[in-house]
Amino acid sequence: MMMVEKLGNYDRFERDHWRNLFDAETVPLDQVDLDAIQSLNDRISVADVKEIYMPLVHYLLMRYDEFQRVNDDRSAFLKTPRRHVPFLMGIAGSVAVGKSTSARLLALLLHHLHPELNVQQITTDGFLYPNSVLEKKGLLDDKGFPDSYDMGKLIQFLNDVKQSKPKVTAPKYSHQVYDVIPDEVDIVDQPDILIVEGINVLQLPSQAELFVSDFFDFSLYVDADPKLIEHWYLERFGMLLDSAFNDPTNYYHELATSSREDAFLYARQVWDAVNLRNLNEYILPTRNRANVILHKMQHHMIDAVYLRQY
Ligand SMILES: Nc1ncnc2c1ncn2[C@@H]1O[C@H](COP(=O)(O)OP(=O)(O)OP(=O)(O)O)[C@@H](O)[C@H]1O
Ligand SMILES: CC(C)(CO)[C@@H](O)C(=O)NCCC(=O)O
Repeated sequence: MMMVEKLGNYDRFERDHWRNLFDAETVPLDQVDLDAIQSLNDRISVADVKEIYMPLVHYLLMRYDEFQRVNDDRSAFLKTPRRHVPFLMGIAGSVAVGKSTSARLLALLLHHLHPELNVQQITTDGFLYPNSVLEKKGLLDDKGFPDSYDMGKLIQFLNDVKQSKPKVTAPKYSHQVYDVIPDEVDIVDQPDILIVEGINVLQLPSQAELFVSDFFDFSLYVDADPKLIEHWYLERFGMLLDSAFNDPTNYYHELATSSREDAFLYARQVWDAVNLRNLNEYILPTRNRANVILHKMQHHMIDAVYLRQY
């Protein structure tokens, strides 16, 4: 047991240390459950689930219990009936670093451990302005940058969820269409825990009175070397390209039918000009606001977990 390295206000725990913080023998999941989680994405290793995510979920549940106690104390002090207040967890990090995969895995594990809890998940992608609006604002090449999101709408959504309003709707984004889908919504209905995943969940827009991050009770940043993230971005681009080949309505259809070399040249340019720039200018600067940082290496293997000291 040792603290290997300190980075600013974080303690860094090597994987071997972190995995021993929670006794895997007491994990109420059998191999079948783990296989079900694994089949979500054939590259998520069972070892990662046991050694990284199980201790993480238990740490998260400790924070959740603490949150319930604070709310109990508050209503006892005010002599008012106890309200149902959803616990919000934010997951931040670069485009293509694996935020939605982590969110899905955490939601599943929480469901397995506590089936009585209503755990839901959402991405902030749907709060991007539609392409038509981005075009008018001259922001088509800045998709994902702070100004490309309707932050007012996102804050209203988070506020409604936090107030435990029933059936709160969120707009939906499609990577295939490369735009917000006008007639489809996601519904968040009085969750006990809501996992909100997006590149902007820890950002502080300059003129806002309320920040998106004000709504989060717990936050996670998924971190990796930008060169690795670029590789994952290009891998995912390859998959999008394959699925676009026979679908003329797909944004990538034209690219899919041109030469693969040209398509990847284009994707590399988009990575450099848009997503890497966004990472360096707007996403990475929010990393040190997260409660926990997961650090990934090749093949999405997590080698270290950072915990904010205060
Ligand atoms: N733990 C993991 N093991 C293996 N592959 C993973 C893992 N996490 C993510 N990936 C892969 O990396 C790519 C990016 O992951 P994902 O779509 O979850 O990223 P994201 O951060 O949510 O991206 P975006 O912000 O663009 O929506 C996907 O191709 C996904 O399959
Ligand atoms: C939708 C976002 C902004 C975030 O998930 C991202 O996946 C994206 O589309 N970025 C714009 C540049 C690109 O096409 O990758």
